Amino acid sequence: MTVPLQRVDCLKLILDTPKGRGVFATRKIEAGTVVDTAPVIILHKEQFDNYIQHSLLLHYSYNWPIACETPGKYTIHQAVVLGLGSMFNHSSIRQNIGWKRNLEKEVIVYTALRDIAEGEELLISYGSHLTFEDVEAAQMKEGEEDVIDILARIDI
Ligand SMILES: C[S@@+](CC[C@H](N)C(=O)[O-])C[C@H]1O[C@@H](n2cnc3c(N)ncnc32)[C@H](O)[C@@H]1O
Repeated sequence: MTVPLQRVDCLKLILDTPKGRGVFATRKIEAGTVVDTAPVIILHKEQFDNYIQHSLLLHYSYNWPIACETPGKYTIHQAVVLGLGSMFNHSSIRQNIGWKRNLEKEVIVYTALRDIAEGEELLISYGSHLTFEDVEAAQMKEGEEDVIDILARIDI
């Protein structure tokens, strides 16, 4: 089995944003473009519970469903995302990148949800349970949260 590692060649990392490092476009990216394909390292639950969740890597891990013997049932593990996948910051109000797990190939594919302008930051949604204080929290208006949760669930 092979995995095409699609990634655009117009990204740069800025080190000193208010969110730490972040990924930015160096030219326009069209809606629907696959911007990156990131392999993951799936962690054993015991490793995660005993070590990883007490470390910095907690902030670089995603929920990762693993199929059980019962058809259609999954248990949730954690996976650390390699490469650029771990550099995308979160936005509840300006997300422009959707992400989808490929459970069989153990990668996450990141796709532009709309046209992204040159100089714009590439932002994903981490969902509604954040482990840090969102620097954009003050910009969120009351009542937006429901829409955000809906957006976060959209499969691309
Ligand atoms: C997956 S990392 C993203 C890359 C990170 N900025 C870095 O320099 O390694 C997740 C971390 O980025 C920061 N971060 C991401 N989105 C943020 C936001 N909206 N507000 C504040 N910090 C954010 C938090 O420190 C979070 O734990």
